[in-house]
Amino acid sequence: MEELETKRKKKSVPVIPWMRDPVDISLSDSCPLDSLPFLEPRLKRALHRVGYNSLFPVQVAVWHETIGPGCFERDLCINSPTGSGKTLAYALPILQMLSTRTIKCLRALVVLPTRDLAVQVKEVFAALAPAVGLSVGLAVGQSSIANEISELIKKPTLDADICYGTEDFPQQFRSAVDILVATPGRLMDHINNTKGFTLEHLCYLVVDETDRLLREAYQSWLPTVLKLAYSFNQTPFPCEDGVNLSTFGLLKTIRSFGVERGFRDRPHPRLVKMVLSATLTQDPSKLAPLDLHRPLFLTTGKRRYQLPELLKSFKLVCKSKLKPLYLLALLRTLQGEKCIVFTSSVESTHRLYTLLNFFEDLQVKIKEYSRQQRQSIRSKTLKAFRTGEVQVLISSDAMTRGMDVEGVQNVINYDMPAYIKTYIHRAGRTARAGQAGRCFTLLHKDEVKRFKGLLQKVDNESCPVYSVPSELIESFCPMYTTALERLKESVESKKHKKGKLNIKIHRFNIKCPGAVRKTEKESRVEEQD
Ligand SMILES: Nc1ncnc2c1ncn2[C@@H]1O[C@H](COP(=O)(O)OP(=O)(O)OP(=O)(O)O)[C@@H](O)[C@H]1O
Repeated sequence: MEELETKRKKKSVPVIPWMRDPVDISLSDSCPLDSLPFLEPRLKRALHRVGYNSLFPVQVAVWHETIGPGCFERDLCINSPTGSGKTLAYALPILQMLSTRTIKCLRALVVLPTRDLAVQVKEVFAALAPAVGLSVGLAVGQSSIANEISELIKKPTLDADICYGTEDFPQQFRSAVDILVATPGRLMDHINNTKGFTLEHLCYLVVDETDRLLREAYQSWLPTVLKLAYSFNQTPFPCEDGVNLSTFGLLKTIRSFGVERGFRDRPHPRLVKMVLSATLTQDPSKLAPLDLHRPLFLTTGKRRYQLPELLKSFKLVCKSKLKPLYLLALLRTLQGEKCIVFTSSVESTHRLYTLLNFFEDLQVKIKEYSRQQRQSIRSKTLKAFRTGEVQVLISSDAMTRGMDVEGVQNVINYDMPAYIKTYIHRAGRTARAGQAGRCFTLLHKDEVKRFKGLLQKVDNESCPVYSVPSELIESFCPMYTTALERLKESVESKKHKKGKLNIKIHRFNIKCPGAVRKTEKESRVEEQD
């Protein structure tokens, strides 16, 4: 592992010139809505209704570069800690810009890596958009494609007395939404197959969790979207025949067209891009496919990555085979506070969840949450966790990025994350929106040094040992043997059913070498920059 780390250090990536001189978000202060310049009054009222009375620093900084003097002249690359409010940072300027539109067509596209995240972001838009007469759609494959199409596209109403030719149809299909929140796969389904779905009028493209999205091609969604949006870039504004440009209101003010001075051969594109992450990549080759226009880098402070200000990190050092007991004792000391427990894989998640359920009198309700489950089950679990009916989620990294659940006070790394990015995104499920939170990591003594090295990357030198009372750990011991036996039986019976589960239960937590290799490899692919 250490060797790998050294190799990576040697292969350091050169800093992109435009990233050398960023706008420091931490220099912006929160701003009460009443003092925010140009804010459309209907949006202000809607923001107050959902309980937002001021904007967070990242939201103020982005507002300044979009609605303020920056005036969307440059594409924005935003690197801001987890829970700092990046969603509203891009949603609000888009809603403001589109608030004066009169013709409904798809003008803003937000792409996210997972369904759950897309659903969450859609809710943020949907809470504000109706106030300014805008509609938001979702393309994630949560419902059937037919249902999704009926939500996104208005079909032509045909007059029985008129005989239509096939060429009449495309003009008559209309977008039913102004803003679309999508995952790449389902977006490509609509691009390729949905009649009337067009990116012809697209003005805003948001790539959220950019580094995650750029890691995989997802059916080449990015080049496809750019090609389609650019092919209509020749005309200054999204014109429909016979529409007076003045109806586009504020849209007229954005992006002067033509070649800008100092940017030889670079016409000013209509499509504005905003890319965001708490761990934004600085690798030029990874950012290149976004084809950013005069990108402006907004970041928080001087460090490459930052943890939320009020996050406290702790470690618990124990023998691997005692980890379940330490976890149980830790959960007991946390007395029913909302917790997310992260493991390194979907298999470990299921195994740990099954094992914990064999302990009696846990005093907390625990559920499992992983990509291996059906969407409907995951949604149900998430709902129960949000309402507090479930207090502890045992989760794979499906929950790592972006998920926003109010009141999560603690994150527990049952398995140490392999990369700092994983630590940042897992820990970032707590200490959100300026709240306090704690992140506990269970470590074997051999992992302590490497873990210290990880935290140094975010300047987090202070990670004290968290002690759980030994009597508490011992109190779970008598049940442990029985629980392991029952886990063994449960796995055996599933193995029998599926004929392929190969897990060594008698040495719980010491996985077969193949499994370890696979998990580490997946994890590397997951978060390495
Ligand atoms: N102006 C505001 N006032 C009050 N709460 C806010 C404001 N903006 C955002 N929030 C709340 O802050 C929380 C975090 O916001 P959000 O999910 O956008 O963070 P994020 O920066 O995208 O985090 P991550 O990187 O983990 O995705 C949410 O619960 C949101 O409702």
